[in-house]
Amino acid sequence: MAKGLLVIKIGSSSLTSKTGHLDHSRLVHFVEEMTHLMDENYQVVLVTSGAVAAGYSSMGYAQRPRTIQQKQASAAVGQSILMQAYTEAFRQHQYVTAQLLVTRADFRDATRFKHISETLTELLKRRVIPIINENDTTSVDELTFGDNDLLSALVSGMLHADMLCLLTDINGVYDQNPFHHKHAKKYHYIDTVSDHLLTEIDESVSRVGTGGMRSKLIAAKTANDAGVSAFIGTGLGKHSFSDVLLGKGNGTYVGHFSKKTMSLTKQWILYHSHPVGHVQVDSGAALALLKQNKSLLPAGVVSAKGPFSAGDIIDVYENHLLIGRGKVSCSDEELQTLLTTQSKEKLTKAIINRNFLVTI
Ligand SMILES: Nc1ncnc2c1ncn2[C@@H]1O[C@H](COP(=O)(O)OP(=O)(O)O)[C@@H](O)[C@H]1O
Ligand SMILES: N[C@@H](CCC(=O)OP(=O)(O)O)C(=O)O
Repeated sequence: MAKGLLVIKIGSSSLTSKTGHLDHSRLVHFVEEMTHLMDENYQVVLVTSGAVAAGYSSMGYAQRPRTIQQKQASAAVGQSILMQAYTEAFRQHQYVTAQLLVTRADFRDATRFKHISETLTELLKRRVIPIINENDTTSVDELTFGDNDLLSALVSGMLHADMLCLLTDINGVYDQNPFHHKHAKKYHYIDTVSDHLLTEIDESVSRVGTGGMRSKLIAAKTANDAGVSAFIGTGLGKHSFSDVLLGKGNGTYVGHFSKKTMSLTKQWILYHSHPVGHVQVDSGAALALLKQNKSLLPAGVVSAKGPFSAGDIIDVYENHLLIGRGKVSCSDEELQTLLTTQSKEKLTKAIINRNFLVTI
């Protein structure tokens, strides 16, 4: 039985040298740290950026490209360089690797989402190290993760991981960007990622990164919401990964591990589905959903906005405030009929069953 499952995300800034090339010694360090954990019977999933960073100089660009086409072409060159380097480094420790290139669209499709989860589970069972990156060449601007912070958080939730480690070029979260403000103060532990904290952290990024610290905090919050604790730091130094697990990591811990995990179905509904309509509910129904974990009955519905069909995902509002999202069991027309009659079904038929309802 494995001791625990860690999802480790390594950002471009951790893998590139000052000249913009892939820094092999860094990559080998991270691989060694991961193999220590594997030797100690932990399971590891790696989410790694670095394809664009590893590819752009081979394409002849003087600096990290800016247009989508240039980035996609650089990623196509860099991804194989990156993967080859990881595969070789892990092979030195007798570990086998697997490459998964995914897009946001893969997560939006419930069947593909399930296949990703099942593939990862099988790889972990065989002690293969899954190495995940966004499939940059097929991702489109409106439907992209952009950086891998959120992708790694969603993977950590999907696998009910024990911890998400977001590795970057800075040893934690500061109240201001420490590269621009020398008196910036570090947070060693953040219990909850509040909206206030998110507005405090600016969106500045490293030379090669994309999301900056704000995107890492949003990712940490997403992991926390799914019951996974998070750590943000550099992961540099011998035994740094073991130190992170011992609570001695040089970085910022965010949230704590919770045994209360969210089912895969609910994660898909909350993070990836595309709601097509909504219902407004009264305060009694809102209370039943939010506090008593009940299913939604027609009796609590004030109005419905379609069109939607049975099996679609819809949002639930109380007083115009979003309180939930779920899979509806009837069409908007059927619901309208239920609302205008006094049938028994009005009090008994769950229009969103609680197993397919996520409250927000
Ligand atoms: N409050 C902050 N604390 C720490 N780093 C910050 C903060 N605000 C912005 N940053 C920036 O976040 C960068 C790391 O994010 P990013 O560039 O996306 O790296 P990665 O490629 O590792 O994902 C740091 O280099 C730093 O410039
Ligand atoms: N998928 C891209 C990630 C882009 C990126 O910069 O991400 P990150 O370093 O996580 O901010 C790549 O491999 O280059």
